[in-house]
Amino acid sequence: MLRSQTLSESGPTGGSTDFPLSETYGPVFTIYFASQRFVVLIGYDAVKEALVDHSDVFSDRGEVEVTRLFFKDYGVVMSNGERWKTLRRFALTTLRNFGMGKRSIEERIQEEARCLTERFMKMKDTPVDPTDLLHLAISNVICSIVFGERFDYEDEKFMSLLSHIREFTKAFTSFLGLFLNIFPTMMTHAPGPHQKIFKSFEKLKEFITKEMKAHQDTLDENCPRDLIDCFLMRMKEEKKNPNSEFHEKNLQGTITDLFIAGTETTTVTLRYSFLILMKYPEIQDRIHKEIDSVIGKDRCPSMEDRSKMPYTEAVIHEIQRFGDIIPAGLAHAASKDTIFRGYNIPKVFVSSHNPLSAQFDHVLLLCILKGRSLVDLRQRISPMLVLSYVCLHLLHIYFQGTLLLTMLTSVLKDPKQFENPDKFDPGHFLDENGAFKKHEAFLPFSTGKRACVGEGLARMELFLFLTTTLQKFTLKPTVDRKDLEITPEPKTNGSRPRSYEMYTVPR
Ligand code: HEM
Repeated sequence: MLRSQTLSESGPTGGSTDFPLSETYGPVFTIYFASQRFVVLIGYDAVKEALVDHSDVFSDRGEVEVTRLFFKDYGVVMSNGERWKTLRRFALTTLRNFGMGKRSIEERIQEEARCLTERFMKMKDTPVDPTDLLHLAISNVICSIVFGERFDYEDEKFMSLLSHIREFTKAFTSFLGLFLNIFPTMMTHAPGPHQKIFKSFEKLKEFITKEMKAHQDTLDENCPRDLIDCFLMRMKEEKKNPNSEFHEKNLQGTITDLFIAGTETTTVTLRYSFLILMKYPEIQDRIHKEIDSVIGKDRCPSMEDRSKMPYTEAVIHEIQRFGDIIPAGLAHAASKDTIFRGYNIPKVFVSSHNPLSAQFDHVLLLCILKGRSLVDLRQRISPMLVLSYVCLHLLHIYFQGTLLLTMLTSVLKDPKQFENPDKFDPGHFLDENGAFKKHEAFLPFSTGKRACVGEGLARMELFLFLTTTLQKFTLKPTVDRKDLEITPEPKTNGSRPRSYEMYTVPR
């Protein structure tokens, strides 16, 4: 049943957007993967049509098993409906520059950028892979916003928090994660190395609960220090409302979201930035000149400087376009049954405890517990068992509903939108007079009602970390720059820079 649907669905899209995938499949097509049906959107036109023109229908989040396992539907990223609206509004307000307390978010980033450059200064004669340091600095910005304090780069509490997060992030990025996604129930109970992911998630929750208790004891409502304080105040305000979304589970969910969504993304973008600036020293040189003329050598860079630095702004945009770090975006789902460009997209089957998923897992678990390897099983099990197994799998897909994949890579590299989509060219964001030029297809943060909550924060971080570093240093590669490869690391789904070392040479 589902197979014939796939075949008949390969046609109705019509036209081609010339992006490599769409030459073969058209701008909209269907795939099945990990027990899920996906409708894939290719190119700026299709993605914009779904996320902006039909934002009322396609702003729901598409869940996959692994997210359901950990987050249930708490927090911002994975929730829908009223919960999502309330928590998203809270996160957006709090992450605004003066969203909380005495210290602006800009000041918190400036402080961290200073600490990072001090560390670079200490390492000036040694080649350094900046990955870990950038990860510490960017995580510290989130710590400052959420917990009200930054940590020393060697602090044990900080290290253990980051190791829990790193371990837990594996669930989304590794092979183990893929298995968790396909066999959630079975993997939850089966022993093995993946159990570390569950332990780390529990530890992360404990860490947040402890911080929450400590904040409760010292809360001053006249001067909230951080995001936890702001959340606790809302909990107090809504104490009498039994349907309030301001409760401990949503606080845990929201904090976890901010660490997971806001750390790796910005770190990877900065890693790309350093690599690209070493590859093109003439571009680095032009940024140095702009910094010298607008900011000078002594004053700390601030957000006010950004509008006076069109070249730097264009380079940062081009780094994000070229870096293309979330190529498939995050899955969306329809909030009601819909037909989009001829495709039937039913409202997603929403249940945090899908009985079919459990049943599917249990069949497998039973087979494995009987002591037979899977290869063995294929030869021994009866055709009836195979048939019921396949039916269960198809039903499983059917009941999971359909997810929408907005391929951001096909927007950022859309040849109809960008002159040289595969080339690094800051000219994509400059007009003929050298002024900064906005581009409607610049969507690394996605678009519509579900677009990235941290866009403002991330753009502030990219500008301040880059300008503070380049104000003080010239970045030099440890190898001949001709040998620097700026295409992505092949094994990482096209979204991560290759590893490198660099010298930070004081200017
Ligand atoms: C360069 C850095 C970043 C990039 C490229 C990026 C990109 C994205 C993308 C593509 C989405 C999915 C939007 C959609 O569903 O269509 C997203 C969602 C989200 N991002 Fe970011 N992000 C970045 C940094 C951050 C930061 C710093 C934070 C916060 C600390 C953050 C928090 C979130 C949240 C909470 C969501 C979920 C929004 C929702 O479901 O309503 N992101 N981001």
